[in-house]
Amino acid sequence: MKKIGLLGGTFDPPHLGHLLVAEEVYHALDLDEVWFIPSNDPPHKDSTDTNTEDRLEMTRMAVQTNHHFDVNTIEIERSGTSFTFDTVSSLVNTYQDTEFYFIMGGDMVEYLPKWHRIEELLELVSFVGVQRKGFELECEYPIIKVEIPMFEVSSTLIRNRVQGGGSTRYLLPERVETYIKERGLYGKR
Ligand SMILES: Nc1ncnc2c1ncn2[C@@H]1O[C@H](COP(=O)(O)OP(=O)(O)OP(=O)(O)O)[C@@H](O)[C@H]1O
Ligand SMILES: O=C(O)c1ccc[n+]([C@@H]2O[C@H](COP(=O)([O-])O)[C@@H](O)[C@H]2O)c1
Repeated sequence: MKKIGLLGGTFDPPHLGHLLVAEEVYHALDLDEVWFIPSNDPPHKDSTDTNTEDRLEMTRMAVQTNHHFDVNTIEIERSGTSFTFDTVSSLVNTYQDTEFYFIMGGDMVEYLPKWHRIEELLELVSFVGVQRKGFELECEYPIIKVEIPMFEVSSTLIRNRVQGGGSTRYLLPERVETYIKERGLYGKR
């Protein structure tokens, strides 16, 4: 049986917090790989700042130097609203000798009871929660809790920094930082 971690996200942009979470859970649960899954249309956000191609390209750049990380484009290819139930159902059908672990930060754990077809989703995947400042890892559903060194960077912080001309050094993979500058994403710098 292979053990694959899934880190779904908007990745607008992907930052070092995402990479840290994936790496920590990879080691803690002895996973074979972690797949980053950029959402097409995130279920609980109004819209994304950046077009899908840029988010995908930045996510590819972010994971490039880690051989046990990969990007999976299933949600972008499916188009429409990116419900995790649809994604996991499809992956479970395609990869039959694999156990999937869906990784998420504390902000997502709180919201889990409201997820689309959550009861059925729980039958297909194990949920893994990591701490995030300001959020409890308490949930009515079984969650595997993994302790990680907390690093409270968010895509929102990055977007605000870029917009305001602040530093994003040591918050982003360097290639992603350069890409944002070159493409003029998230406002002026
Ligand atoms: N610094 C972090 N520590 C722990 N988990 C994180 C961190 N940043 C993101 N995550 C988790 O990674 C997943 C994808 O997050 P997402 O792409 O929405 O990034 P974000 O930084 O939360 O974005 P935004 O600020 O735009 O809401 C979510 O489960 C989220 O909780
Ligand atoms: O399926 C749902 O109902 C659902 C509701 C909220 C979030 N998710 C997923 O959780 C992951 C993290 O969400 P986000 O928006 O913080 O990037 C991402 O893969 C979303 O598709 C899924």
